[in-house]
Amino acid sequence: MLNERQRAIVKSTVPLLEAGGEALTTHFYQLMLSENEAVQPLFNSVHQQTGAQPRALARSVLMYAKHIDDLSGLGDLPAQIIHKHVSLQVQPEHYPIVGAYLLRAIREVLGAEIVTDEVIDAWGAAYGQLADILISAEKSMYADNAQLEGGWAGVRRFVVARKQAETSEITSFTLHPEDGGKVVAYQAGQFIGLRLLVNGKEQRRNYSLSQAADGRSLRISVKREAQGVVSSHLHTQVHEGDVLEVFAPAGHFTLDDSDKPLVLMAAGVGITPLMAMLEKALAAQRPTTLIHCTRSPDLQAFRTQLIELAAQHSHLQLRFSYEQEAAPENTEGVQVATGMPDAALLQAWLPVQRDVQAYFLGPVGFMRLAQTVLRDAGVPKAQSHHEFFGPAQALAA
Ligand SMILES: NC(=O)C1=CN([C@@H]2O[C@H](COP(=O)(O)OP(=O)(O)OC[C@H]3O[C@@H](n4cnc5c(N)ncnc54)[C@H](O)[C@@H]3O)[C@@H](O)[C@H]2O)C=CC1
Repeated sequence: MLNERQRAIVKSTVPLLEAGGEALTTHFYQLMLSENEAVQPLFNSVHQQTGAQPRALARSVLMYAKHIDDLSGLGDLPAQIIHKHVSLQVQPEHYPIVGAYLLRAIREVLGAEIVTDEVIDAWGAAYGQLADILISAEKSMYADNAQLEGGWAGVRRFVVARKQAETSEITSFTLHPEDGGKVVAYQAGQFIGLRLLVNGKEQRRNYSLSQAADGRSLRISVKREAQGVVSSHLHTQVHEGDVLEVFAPAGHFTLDDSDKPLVLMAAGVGITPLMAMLEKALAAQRPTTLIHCTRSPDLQAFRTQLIELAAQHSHLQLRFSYEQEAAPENTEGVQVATGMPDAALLQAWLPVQRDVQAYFLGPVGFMRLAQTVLRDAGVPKAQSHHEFFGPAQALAA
């Protein structure tokens, strides 16, 4: 446990973290990923290059220091981290490695004058406390995943039963367990982890499940990213009949079980987990408005399927926006707009009723817009949900 003096020291480093946290975490990742092979597969190199991962960690470290007296102030952050860790199969032995590099980076970046032995000792204790919390929560999630019907621990082998191009950029992979057993009834909105060998190097990634649980299969829908090592590998090297190694579903961006009207707002490939939520909601006869903003109709994944679903379910309202192209003829029952979505458009597309549960996902600019629109429309904060595919970012300015 941290003592009072150690907590005070950690808090006293808040201004330093505010000013130099990103330099610190950038150095931390550079050191750790160049020297330690054991943790390399857990991190996506693109997120290092873009700085997204160091930024996310800097934000987390700063939040932790600020709330060291009362960790409830961290809100959702620990849950986000724990679910991400579980989907990538982070283990207790990874924590001392990360801890040692973090302390080394603190010393090297902030300098020996500021970072006395007492400061290192306080941060060491703070890190130890956090590690204990995460390790114990992750341990119980691993145990739960193993106990659930159709659940599993560690890696389970799945055969690619179907590989289907949704658009020129997004391909779906439907996976069946090689052992022929059941597949856990995961929650709509959750993701799985994949462990792959790409050019002889292990990589781990999570991908949202793009269909509701059916007890037999999993489906992911992957956008091929220009720099994406794993997404390119999946698109070009993985074929029907191949086997993928899968970690059990995790994630807490999940559909609530209320009967409140639902608003699903997606941009681009952000539609993937919302497809699972949509299927679940339709099965429960829940009134649903689904907004999908893409660059053009031919780059819109699940367009045909969505239109078919709307034809079958009168309580589903569809609104599509296309950034680049004039909208195609209004399909029956679907409202369509052209251009970059703005607040006025999204506002007009929300249902009149504001006591809704809203889930939004897309590129960060879209998420900022969606969050603002929902807030200004009076949707309670606790009923407005989002997540990030990669490292979390701040949405509020
Ligand atoms: N929650 C997350 O973490 C997500 C992250 N992404 C990231 O975004 C990247 C691009 O994803 P794509 O599917 O290719 O999306 P995209 O670049 O094709 O954009 C899709 C649509 O989002 C809307 N949009 C984009 N920026 C906007 C802004 N500033 N304001 C309002 N609307 C905006 C536009 O309608 C656009 O057509 C992905 O490669 C991924 O890295 C995408 C989806 C979810």
